[in-house]
Amino acid sequence: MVDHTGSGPTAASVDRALRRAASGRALDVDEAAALLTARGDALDELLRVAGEIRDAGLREAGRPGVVTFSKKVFIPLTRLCRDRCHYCTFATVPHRLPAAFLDRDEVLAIAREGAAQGCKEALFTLGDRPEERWPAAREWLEARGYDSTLDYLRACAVAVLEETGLLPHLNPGVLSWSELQRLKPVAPSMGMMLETTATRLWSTPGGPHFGSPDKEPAVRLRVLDDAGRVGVPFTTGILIGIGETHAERVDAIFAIRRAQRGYGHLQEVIVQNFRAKPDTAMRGMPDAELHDLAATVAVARVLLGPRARIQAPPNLIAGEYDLLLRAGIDDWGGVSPVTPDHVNPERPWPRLEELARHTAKAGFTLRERLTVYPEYVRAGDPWLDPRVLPHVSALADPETGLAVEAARPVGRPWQEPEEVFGGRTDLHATIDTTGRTGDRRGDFDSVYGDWSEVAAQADASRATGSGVDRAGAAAGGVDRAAASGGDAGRARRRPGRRRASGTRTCVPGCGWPPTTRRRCSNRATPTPRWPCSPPTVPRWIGSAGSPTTFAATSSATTSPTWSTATSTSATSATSAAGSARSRSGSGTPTRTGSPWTRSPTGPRRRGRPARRRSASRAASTRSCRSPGTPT
Ligand SMILES: O=c1nc2n(C[C@H](O)[C@H](O)[C@H](O)CO)c3cc(O)ccc3cc-2c(=O)[nH]1
Ligand SMILES: C[C@H]1O[C@@H](n2cnc3c(N)ncnc32)[C@H](O)[C@@H]1O
Ligand code: MET
Ligand code: SF4
Repeated sequence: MVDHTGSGPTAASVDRALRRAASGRALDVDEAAALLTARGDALDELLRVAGEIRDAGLREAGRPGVVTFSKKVFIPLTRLCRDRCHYCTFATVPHRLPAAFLDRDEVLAIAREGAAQGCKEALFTLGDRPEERWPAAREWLEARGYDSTLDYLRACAVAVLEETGLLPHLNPGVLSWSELQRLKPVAPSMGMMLETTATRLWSTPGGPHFGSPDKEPAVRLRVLDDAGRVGVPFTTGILIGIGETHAERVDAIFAIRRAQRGYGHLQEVIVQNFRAKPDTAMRGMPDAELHDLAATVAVARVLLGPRARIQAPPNLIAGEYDLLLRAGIDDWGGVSPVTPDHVNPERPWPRLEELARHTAKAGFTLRERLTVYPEYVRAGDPWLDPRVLPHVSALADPETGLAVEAARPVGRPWQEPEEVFGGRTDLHATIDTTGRTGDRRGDFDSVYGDWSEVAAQADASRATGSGVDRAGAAAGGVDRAAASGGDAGRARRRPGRRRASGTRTCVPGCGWPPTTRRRCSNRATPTPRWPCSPPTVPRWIGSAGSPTTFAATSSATTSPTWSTATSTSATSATSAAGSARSRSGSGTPTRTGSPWTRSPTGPRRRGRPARRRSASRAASTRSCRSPGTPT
């Protein structure tokens, strides 16, 4: 185990972990935590290894040596929040604000100014569900006919698309499955920082997340999974230096890797360093140290592999561009020539010329990307809803998926789906005739995620005999079982899982999978509109979401050539996960459930009425779901 006595890992254990990382071996929690302490020559070596993995990934992605950023405006839709994160100065109280929310015209004015200056992203960052704490927020929304902050956010995103053509990136905190569904058509990407998986930092009085219901790690981990199931290109990340141990930090990276392997939707991982602010409870805590940040970026790179896109915000790094580039980032995130970083307003963005210069000095080319990463742009369906696709296509280079830098966004119509009572009327043809020409969909092997990951999880939970233990599995301790993919909760939502557990049925009793393509027949179901099919588990096929396992070539023991094409030797797999996989033979569970050709999201739901109901956080547990969904 990681030493918590204060003495820390020994130099020998750091060297050993470094050698394993350099030769492409799997790292466990202890080894990764040891690497976080690397300094001096050991840190240099860690950065070298991480840098090589990043470089291999960029080569494979077809953009060798390219580091990206997104030209954006920051729209702080509301600074009221029901949470109380003790490092945050973004959240404030109503009497310090001119109004509870920016109104639509203010939002559009910011977006228009951005469009005029060549920005292509509108980053909506806001407090979580302020109406649940602040009467001022409730009244503001009520007076304008909105049910919730998220309803208003959706309306503003539509306005930005229609009036300016900027692409919304939504960062409103915790979202339920149905809220993700409802927001997907209005934004090509969304995000939520995982922050940490250390539950004690949330449950202990005085902890940075004490009093913040939306910062419970189990809740945030569920959001990561739900975003995957809905097929949202999603940004997440960790906030370092808020009191977590090294082992806890590594645990969070493993949790991110688990979600990514399952769904392939994590388009980028931000490693953000805590900055102490006056007037916060954490003002006395030291800022996260930059070598600690660099070591964390490098460890994230080693664990997440070459296909991960890793970002460090360039305004929080005190000019250490070279250090962070050496550590293995490939993205600088959103940078704005127009608006401040409202989360860290005392830290101005570097000018773009300066960012390009520093990036070039380190040997890289700076290129603009869109808020949604190139791999998802190029894939289109099922990641991008057809209603937002024209806005994305107008700004994207179809070859690279990156931004066309010279393109200037212009507003274009955004179409609400028509109310079609009675649901789809073409099912007799599209499903009963056409859809049943094969026993399963053509991309079955990849589209629902990484089956070997499912097998590992099924094995792990069979071995422990565990039921759905959301808190245990999701928040995870720092034990190897958690790090190796023991997220039983998610496994139970996967189609293959039904075979493993055998006994579970659809929550409202509609008998999934036999009714896979029909509506839930159970009238008592609160949300009977959804087909009783397993929730979408779209997956980046063969690229962003493929298993991030890779191997060193035998000819290069000290300087391996990283290959993203293999899935055998597993630097990014823990040894426990590896053994779980091998226990399951082929690694792919047998699956014989009904074939389904449709999913409830995006393109496949065209024509279906959008759900108007404002969903509560628990909504995802109420819909008609696949068996064993944790409630
Ligand atoms: O300017 C910022 N952008 C933040 N971004 C946006 C980010 O820098 C990029 O704009 C997005 O990754 C899209 O390109 C976030 C996005 C998320 O989804 C989750 C958290 C953050 C946090 C910040 C932040 O603190 N400051
Ligand atoms: C938008 C994101 O900004 C980060 N965030 C919030 N406050 C701070 C701070 N003091 N220092 C660094 N990052 C912070 C959190 O990770 C949040 O999710
Ligand atoms: N409140 C949200 C969260 O913490 C959005 C960013 S913080 C300003 O996730
Ligand atoms: S970090 Fe986000 S959730 Fe926490 S208080 Fe600030 S705005 Fe609210």
